[in-house]
Amino acid sequence: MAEGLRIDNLTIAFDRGRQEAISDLSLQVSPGEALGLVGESGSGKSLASRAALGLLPANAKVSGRITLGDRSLLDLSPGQLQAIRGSRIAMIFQDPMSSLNPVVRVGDAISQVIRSHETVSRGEARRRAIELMERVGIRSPAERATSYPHEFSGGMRQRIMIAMALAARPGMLLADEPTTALDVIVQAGILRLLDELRRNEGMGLLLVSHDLAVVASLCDHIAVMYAGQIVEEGRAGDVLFRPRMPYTVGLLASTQRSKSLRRLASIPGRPPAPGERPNHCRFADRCPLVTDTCRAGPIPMFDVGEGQRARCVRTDKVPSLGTDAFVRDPLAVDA
Ligand SMILES: Nc1ncnc2c1ncn2[C@@H]1O[C@H](COP(=O)(O)OP(=O)(O)OP(=O)(O)O)[C@@H](O)[C@H]1O
Repeated sequence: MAEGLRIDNLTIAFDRGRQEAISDLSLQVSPGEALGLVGESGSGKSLASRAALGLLPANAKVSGRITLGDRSLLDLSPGQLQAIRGSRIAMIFQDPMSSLNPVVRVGDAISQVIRSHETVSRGEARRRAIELMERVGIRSPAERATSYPHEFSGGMRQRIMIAMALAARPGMLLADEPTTALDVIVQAGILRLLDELRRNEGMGLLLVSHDLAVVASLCDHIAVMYAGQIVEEGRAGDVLFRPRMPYTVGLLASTQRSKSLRRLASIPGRPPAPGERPNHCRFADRCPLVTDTCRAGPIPMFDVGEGQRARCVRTDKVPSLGTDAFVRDPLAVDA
């Protein structure tokens, strides 16, 4: 039975609270819904999704609330968290080796996940493990099930990890760049599988990615993160085709090829690191629409209609802001 995931006012800081990596983040993923969490490297996407699994670095100072159904995840003991991981909530990590045991044959690893959550015979668990390996695109899965992780390529290991994450039929799946290491054909197969599980079995999906094309293909809602905050959210079509926060426009521009320049656009400058973030709009120094108001104090999220919200005081000016405003040669990086 799938349960919704809800994060309310999550703040995560390091260095005794001096370095705030995530500030006051709230989001929600209902059963059967796919939310894409996008943003540049370091914006806090991975940290937010790992927090939802109770996997926080020991030196992190955390406040806020994370609930799965009616359970408050930040209040669960390690044993209670372990009991819900896999079946209620599971995660596909960026680095496959981090969750594969090098001395366990991959078929056994997948079977163990199944048997730790369901009472099924060894034979039945094995049959399902092989079926899952096939579904994630591993050829001759019955033979490959007896191999060890190091006998697979990086892309194959990623697929095995995806099979493991899906083995206990999780109600909520957190996927952190799940297909980045895969070629486009395999990637398409995995994305179709995730989409099928969500539509047919009501699995909720939080997809963390910097790849807007992947997010666009799978998600009905998108939240854009910048420097530890959500800066825009709404239905995927609205955020992608009618962005109302200049940063989202820049992010979209950076994924398009400029025909005349034949190179990628990039947003000039760098996002401020934790500990260097201003008390006003965090995008102000890179924004083509910046005014004094943007630097006057913290900027809240503004409703811009139809459930779309943007952390910007100039949302009315954004529609006139073409993606050309951000077209730059990435090799001529601004200091
Ligand atoms: N254990 C830690 N100690 C100190 N800072 C940390 C720790 N873990 C994460 N951070 C900081 O938290 C911020 C967010 O990191 P996070 O990995 O969530 O970013 P991200 O958006 O997922 O980036 P990427 O796409 O590269 O994974 C970074 O600035 C990082 O330096």
